[in-house]
Amino acid sequence: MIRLKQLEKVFQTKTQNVAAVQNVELSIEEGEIFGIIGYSGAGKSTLVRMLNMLEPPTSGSVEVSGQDLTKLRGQKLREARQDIGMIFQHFNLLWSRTVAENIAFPLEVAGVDKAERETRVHELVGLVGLEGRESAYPSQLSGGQKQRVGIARALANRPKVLLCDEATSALDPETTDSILQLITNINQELGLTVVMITHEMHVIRKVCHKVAVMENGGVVEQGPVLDVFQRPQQEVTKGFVKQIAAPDDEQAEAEGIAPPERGQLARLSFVGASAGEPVVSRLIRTVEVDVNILQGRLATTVEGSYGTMLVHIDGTAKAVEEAFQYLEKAGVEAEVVRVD
Ligand SMILES: Nc1ncnc2c1ncn2[C@@H]1O[C@H](COP(=O)(O)OP(=O)(O)OP(=O)(O)O)[C@@H](O)[C@H]1O
Repeated sequence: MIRLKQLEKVFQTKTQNVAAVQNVELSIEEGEIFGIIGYSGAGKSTLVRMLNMLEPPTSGSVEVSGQDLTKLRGQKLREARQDIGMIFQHFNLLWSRTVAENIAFPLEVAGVDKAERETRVHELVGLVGLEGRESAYPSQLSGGQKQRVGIARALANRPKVLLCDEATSALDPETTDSILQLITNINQELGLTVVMITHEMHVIRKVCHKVAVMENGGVVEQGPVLDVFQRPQQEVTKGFVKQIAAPDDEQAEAEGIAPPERGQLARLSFVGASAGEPVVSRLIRTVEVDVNILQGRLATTVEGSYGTMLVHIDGTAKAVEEAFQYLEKAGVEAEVVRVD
């Protein structure tokens, strides 16, 4: 659906050249919610703005539905852009226009006649749950309602792709959840491909199927959300993952725990199906060990759950060995933790 090849953006300022995006290779499949996460200055906004040519790339290509947008000009580019809707952190609404008039705006630009515009606006108002607020002005709306207008406006011309640039960063946690839920519903109902730029890991966790991590203008890691969460490779990714499930400091986790007289301390990592199963209770019924849970965290993503648990597996050396074998067969990663 979207293919980025060797994508680069260099900004030339008076004093220096800033490589905001460097050598990005990315594939986003149709119907996917794809998250791009990174700290401030990583290049996320520049990258997403190149997906609809709001920012022309310095080099590389941006293919959307088989068309290289970097090769299009004038009318052809405007038409291709109609397939790509966008929403923004600060909504970018027209303050002198009502909700209905804001939503109608892209339809006017596209030359849709009045009767058709009214029907479409009515549909969109229903889709984003703003019935009864059609005549309100943006200043009379809450942040969540403003973003609903932004979403309806972005969807007016029935795009195939929705770009979300920090779309929930200005909202409180509850409103964030309701907007994320709306985006998920739209993705499922309309089969829309969604690209979400964020610096918040819980946004990725709650809605995204895949994630790419950006640092210094490049994509340093990417893959299915569960894989990246469970086995982060880069330090920056580990930092993001810790925001939601892992302990602040792996060592601190085991601090204050005395070395067991018998058995082993183990860190169990659950992912996908194993996270939803009573593996530990089955283990103690199957193998001659006791399992004492010392710490545990579990997080849920759209693709399943994952988490870690620090346990003391108590038993004879042979039984503990069997317990590790049992866990491996059950699809749970078990790693011995040493405390001195
Ligand atoms: N128009 C511009 N001119 C010069 N430098 C720019 C311009 N736009 C962005 N940059 C620089 O490019 C780099 C990436 O910026 P970008 O806004 O894409 O990052 P970001 O990850 O979206 O961060 P933030 O969330 O803070 O916007 C930064 O160093 C920024 O200063």
